[in-house]
Amino acid sequence: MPQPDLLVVQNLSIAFGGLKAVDDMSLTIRRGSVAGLIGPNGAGKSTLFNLIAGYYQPDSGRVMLDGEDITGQPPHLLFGKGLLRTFQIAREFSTLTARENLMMVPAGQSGETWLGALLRPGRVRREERALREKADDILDFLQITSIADLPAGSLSGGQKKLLELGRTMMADPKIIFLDEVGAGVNRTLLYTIADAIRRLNRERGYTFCLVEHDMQFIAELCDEVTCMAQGRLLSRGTAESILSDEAVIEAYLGRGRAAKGTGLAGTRVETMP
Ligand SMILES: Nc1ncnc2c1ncn2[C@@H]1O[C@H](COP(=O)(O)OP(=O)(O)OP(=O)(O)O)[C@@H](O)[C@H]1O
Repeated sequence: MPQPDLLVVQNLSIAFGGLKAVDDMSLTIRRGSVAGLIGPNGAGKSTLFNLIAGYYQPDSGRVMLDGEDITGQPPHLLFGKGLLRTFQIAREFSTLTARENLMMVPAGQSGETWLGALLRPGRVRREERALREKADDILDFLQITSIADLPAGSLSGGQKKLLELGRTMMADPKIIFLDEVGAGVNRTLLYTIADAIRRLNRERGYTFCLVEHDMQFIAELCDEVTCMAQGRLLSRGTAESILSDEAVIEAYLGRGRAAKGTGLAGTRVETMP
C-alpha cells in the first residue's frame, strides 16, 4: 500500500559565509519508514537536520510536515507538532534520575512548554501520576527499568542514548531525527539501540531519520537511504544499492576505491572534511 510522504524537503539551501553547507537539497520521508542520511564528514547532514528542525533558517527552499509548510518554524513549535531531534541530556539534568529526566519532557503536541509547566506547579502535580506511568512504560519498552532511579549523570554512554530516545518518546513524536546515535557506543549497545528503533517503528509506528556513519546500522535499519556530498544530493535508494553505489563509495573513500570493489556495507566510515 502506498504510504503518503510525512516529510517533504524541497530545494533547501543555506550558506555560512561563502560556504554552501546545504545546497538545493530535496528529500522525502515516508510515514512509518526508517530513513537514513549518510555522507562523508562535512557533507551537510547535521546542517540539514538543523534546518528541518528549525535551529537554522534556510536561505531558500521549504519543509512540509504532513502537508503543512513548517519552514523556519522554531524548534519548540515543531516539537509541539511532533518533529523532534535528540540532543545529549543537558548537564543540569544529570543529577535528576532517569525517570525524572523522562518526566521533565513537556507533553507532546499539546503546545505545552516546559516553562509553562514550571509556572503551573498545581497542574504538574495533577499530571504527575500519568507522567510517571508513561515514563515507566517507556523505561520498560526500552528495557532500562533498572536505571529508573539512577542519576542520569551516572549512566553509561549507551544508557544515556537510550534515555535520550526515551525522552523523545515522552513527546509522542511523529518523526524523530537521530544524529549519530551510534557514535562512541559499543556493538552490543548499538544492537540494543537498533532493536529499540526497529520496535518503535514496527510496534508504535514511529518514523525515523538517522544520520549515521555506521553502515551496518544503516543497512540493518533503513528502508531508504539518501547520500549527501558537499551539501548536495548525491544518491538515493535502498541501503543495499546506496552502499554499493560507486559515486557514494568514492565520496567516502576517494577516487578509484569503488573500482577495487570496496563496498561500504558493514563498515564504519569517517573521513576528514
Ligand atoms: N554554524 C556554522 N557556521 C559555519 N560553518 C558551518 C556551521 N555549521 C556547519 N558548518 C560547515 O558546513 C559544512 C557542513 O557541516 P555539517 O556539520 O552539516 O556536516 P556533516 O555532514 O554533519 O558532517 P559530520 O559527519 O562530520 O558531522 C562543513 O563544512 C561545516 O564546517
